Amino acid sequence: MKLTGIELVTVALPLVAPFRTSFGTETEREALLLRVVTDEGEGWGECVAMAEPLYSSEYVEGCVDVLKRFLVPALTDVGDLSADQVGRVLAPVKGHRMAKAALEMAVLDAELRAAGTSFGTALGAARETVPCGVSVGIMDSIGELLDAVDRYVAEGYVRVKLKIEPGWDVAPVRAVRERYPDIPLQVDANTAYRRQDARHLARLDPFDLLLIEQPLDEEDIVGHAQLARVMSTPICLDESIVSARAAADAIALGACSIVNIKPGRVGGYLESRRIHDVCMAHDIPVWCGGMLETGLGRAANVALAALPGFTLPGDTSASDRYYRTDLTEPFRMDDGHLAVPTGPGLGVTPLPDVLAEVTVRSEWVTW
Ligand SMILES: CSCC[C@@H](NC(=O)CCC(=O)O)C(=O)O
Ligand SMILES: [Mg+2]
Repeated sequence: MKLTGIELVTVALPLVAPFRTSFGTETEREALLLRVVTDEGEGWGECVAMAEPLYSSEYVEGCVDVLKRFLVPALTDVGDLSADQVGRVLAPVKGHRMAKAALEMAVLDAELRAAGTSFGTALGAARETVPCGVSVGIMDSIGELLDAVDRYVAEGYVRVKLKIEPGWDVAPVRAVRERYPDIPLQVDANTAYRRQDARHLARLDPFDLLLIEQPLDEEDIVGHAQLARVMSTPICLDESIVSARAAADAIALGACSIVNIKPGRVGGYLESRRIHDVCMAHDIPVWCGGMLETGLGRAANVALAALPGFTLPGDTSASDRYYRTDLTEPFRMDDGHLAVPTGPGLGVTPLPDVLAEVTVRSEWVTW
């Protein structure tokens, strides 16, 4: 394929409700979309970086800059491009995995649309639907939390994930577990704790959690291995797992027994599949994380979540978990599951009217 043009489109979608984590509160999702034009057709990519560098070091405007100045020029030097070359061509640029992932996703989408192949088929999906977990933010009161969990359970979500932070952990988890003694339940700290909190975190063990996600700093692999020896709740890593090599190392060091795979965090869907393969080889279950994606990223995540090693429900929620109006045809849950798109490429495209409404700025990258 030959790249003939790339459009960087920054969009802003209001959230249906504020989403609070240990690192801040989101009320709208600013996201960067990539539309690549090739001699064989178009493709879409979604960059999952937040507006501010609080989940990781990347942020929307930084991604725009690194794409314009370094990543797109590197790619346009390649005459006949295929998606499986993108990672290697972009490797000389250090880091910037979310920006790279978006570019690879757009090239992969264009390639697969031209071939009439779906993301699910290309990645190796083994299922036609995937179970839906839901991520529940930190709330102002336990009553408010229970009302939210009641709504999500009534909607059919099969797994509940609670955001926690120091001062909001044992009590909310106890309240939800008492209300729902049997529901699959897990927590996510987004690195909010320190090694000296180990004994406090072990107070979560009686609640039969599926896992505790990223309790410590993303660079504290040894700390997670030490915590795993103190807690009976399985440790799951998110922010720490930036590549298949990082996954293999964390597993070898005993730092995690479950992995949250997020394609943007690891540099793309092809690296995600490599992490899936590494984890399967070590009998480590994986699940698909979320970054409040629009329907574009959600489509690709649902396809990824259908691979055989994704044995735990992911943060693959319905569109209306976050958006009153999604950028694409909305993903609607059916009996707690989402259908894996079957159309060519992502199987979805932005709805022109919605795209026009939510576009904050767009620019063509020329070369
Ligand atoms: C704004 S929080 C984004 C990162 C967070 N993501 C979620 O909690 C799930 C978000 C979603 O449902 O897309 C995580 O650390 O796992
Ligand atoms: Mg997480």
